[in-house]
Amino acid sequence: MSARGILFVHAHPDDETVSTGATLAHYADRPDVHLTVVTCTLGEEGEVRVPHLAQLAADQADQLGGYRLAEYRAAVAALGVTDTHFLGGVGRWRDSGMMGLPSNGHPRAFWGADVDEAAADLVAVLRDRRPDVLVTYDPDGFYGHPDHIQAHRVAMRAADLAADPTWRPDLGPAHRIRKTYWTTIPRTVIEARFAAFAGASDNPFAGAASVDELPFGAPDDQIHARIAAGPAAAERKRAAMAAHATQIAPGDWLDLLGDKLGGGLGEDAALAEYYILAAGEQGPGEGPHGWESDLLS
Ligand SMILES: CC(=O)N[C@H]1[C@@H](O[C@@H]2[C@H](O)[C@H](O)[C@@H](O)[C@H](O)[C@H]2O)O[C@H](CO)[C@@H](O)[C@@H]1O
Ligand SMILES: [Zn+2]
Repeated sequence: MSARGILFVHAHPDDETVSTGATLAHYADRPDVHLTVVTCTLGEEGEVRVPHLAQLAADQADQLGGYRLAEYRAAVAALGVTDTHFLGGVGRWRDSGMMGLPSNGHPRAFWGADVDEAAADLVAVLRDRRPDVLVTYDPDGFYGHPDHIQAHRVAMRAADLAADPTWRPDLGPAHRIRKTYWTTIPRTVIEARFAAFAGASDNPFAGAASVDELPFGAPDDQIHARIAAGPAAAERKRAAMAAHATQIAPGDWLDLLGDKLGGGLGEDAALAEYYILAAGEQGPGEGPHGWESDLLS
């Protein structure tokens, strides 16, 4: 039987690890599963958490994108992922920066991309890799970042176009994705660690007084899958997070988001990542909420 594919569409180099690193590591060693990670920008507008690299920032040497490409290569290697693709080719779309910043208007900012133009490149990848499952963000981009919102729009548009045999047959035979998931975190998980989250460094949501004030998180009954990676996959995610050193510092919000809030390397060996089934039929579930434990079910 040929390998079944799971294709992930992420906005920046670090999202593949923070949002889905344990899931990638969980499936990486399975010979019957093919993983593809599509990343939309190089993360040029990111902050720099490593002091001696601070001058790489966009408002100085503007070399952070190239540096994060190297971090990304190390991170996906740590996760065991070998099939990666940058949307439109490496460097086509630029990190737009946080919502409302002048960088949103950069001529190559992903936020300003024509969705159908960007989706066409993704259709070519979808029709080539022919995955069973697509993973991306919800319509709010998980936490409202413009590149995450755009990644959702492009991924969902591409999924529709890839399935249409009359649309751009030059991009390959039509392919219909069986299931589409959006990343999420249960509000109950955030609530259980809210004090730690609110106190995390570099947290753009540090001012939130409660989980209700956060732009992300879903009620348990709106979640459809929980992938609980074992200790080996959790450790691979830890190594991948460490590879993204310019973006993730120990104890900062992304460290918690990718680690303790996700079920926690600190609290237990099983590091959980959660998904909403946006399209397709839910497979057999388990536990009190009937959550799937396999995205390919
Ligand atoms: C996980 C993610 O999407 N990170 C983005 C995000 O980074 C945040 C941003 O720099 C913000 O200003 C900080 O307060 C916050 O701590 C960062 O996580 O936005 C960056 C710019 O678009 C992007 O490069 C980074 O990958
Ligand atoms: Zn991101």
